[in-house]
Amino acid sequence: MVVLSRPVALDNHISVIPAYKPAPVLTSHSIPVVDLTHPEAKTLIVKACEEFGFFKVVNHGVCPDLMTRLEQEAVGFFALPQSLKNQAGPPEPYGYGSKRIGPNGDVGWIEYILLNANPELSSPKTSAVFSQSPLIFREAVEEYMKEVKEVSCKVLEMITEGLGIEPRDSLSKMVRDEKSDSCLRLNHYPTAEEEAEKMVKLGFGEHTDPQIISVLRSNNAAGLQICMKDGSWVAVPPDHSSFFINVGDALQVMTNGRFKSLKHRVLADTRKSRVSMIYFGGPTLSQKITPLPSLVPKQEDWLYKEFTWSQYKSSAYKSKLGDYRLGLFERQPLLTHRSNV
Ligand SMILES: C=C1C[C@]23C[C@@]1(O)CC[C@H]2[C@@]12CC[C@H](O)[C@@](C)(C(=O)O1)[C@H]2[C@@H]3C(=O)O
Ligand SMILES: O=C(O)CCC(=O)C(=O)O
Ligand SMILES: [Fe+2]
Repeated sequence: MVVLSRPVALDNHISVIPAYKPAPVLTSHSIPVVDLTHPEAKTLIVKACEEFGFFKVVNHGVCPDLMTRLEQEAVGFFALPQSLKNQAGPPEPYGYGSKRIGPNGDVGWIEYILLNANPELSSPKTSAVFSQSPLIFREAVEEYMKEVKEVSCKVLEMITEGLGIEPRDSLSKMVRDEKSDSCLRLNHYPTAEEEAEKMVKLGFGEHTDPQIISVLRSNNAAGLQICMKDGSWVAVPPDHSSFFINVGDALQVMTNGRFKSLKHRVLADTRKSRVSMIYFGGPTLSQKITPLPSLVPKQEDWLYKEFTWSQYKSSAYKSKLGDYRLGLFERQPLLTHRSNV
């Protein structure tokens, strides 16, 4: 049964956010777990990307204190009075947002901050995010992005090595580029203030991530779910010391569909607040997104038309969260000519 309710803690707008029955919980061994220091890590990552498009990473080398520091700063921001938080919004697309996700009518039981990784592309709204604790919060964001970008690049290099692609930085160089269009998202799924609101609600609707790779870290509150090939949803047990990696749409294209960007969503249990931080590693705006020529040398085998990241991004921002965005860029492989012999 779907219970309809309205959020009271997020802002003053009235909207309907559906409540859900929890999905079956996956046992932790069902999700691939990769120890980044394991000699076979690259093979395990390729297998996980082919089978799931999602895996958990341990022994990643990022200092737990840094993760906790950023989480605390984010919690501090979200605890500010609504009027102060609103000074950093609405998101266009960067800045503070509450309940509305993207520009096309998607809503969820969520408030968030979206930041561009490139300080040159920061808007005045970004400064408003940091206005209450300028040095500490900004420093935590910058240090965290630097570290997590390294994790993304390490994973991307393991992918190219595992796939036998030369050079090994074919993918990581796109994220390492100083003009790379990467971003960091800090999400807060608050607790409900009223007893009647204490239920499971849609926090972040189903979607795939558009970029190359996403690196997600959350506190120990559950909520993230992934969609299996048979369409069933399974809950991912939270683990505040690990990262969860998602294949993005751009990586699906660059591997010509060998890796799939995985649909995921967040069902927020409003009895415990969830805080997550996700780094989205993207290419530069002018980067051409095509299957990697060393993986798929013949253009006639390409399943996607060539497009730039900028084209993909603008088309994504015209779509709803749950839309299949790659559909516009698919191409039919040429049928081989059959002679009448
Ligand atoms: C509805 C939207 C929000 C989003 C941009 C979009 O038009 C479709 C994709 C959404 C998403 C999902 C992953 C990331 O959270 C995000 C920042 C992104 O790059 O694509 C969001 C966008 C957003 O919230 O602005
Ligand atoms: O908050 C989460 O745990 C995941 C959110 C998400 O999928 C996103 O921001 O793209
Ligand atoms: Fe996502």
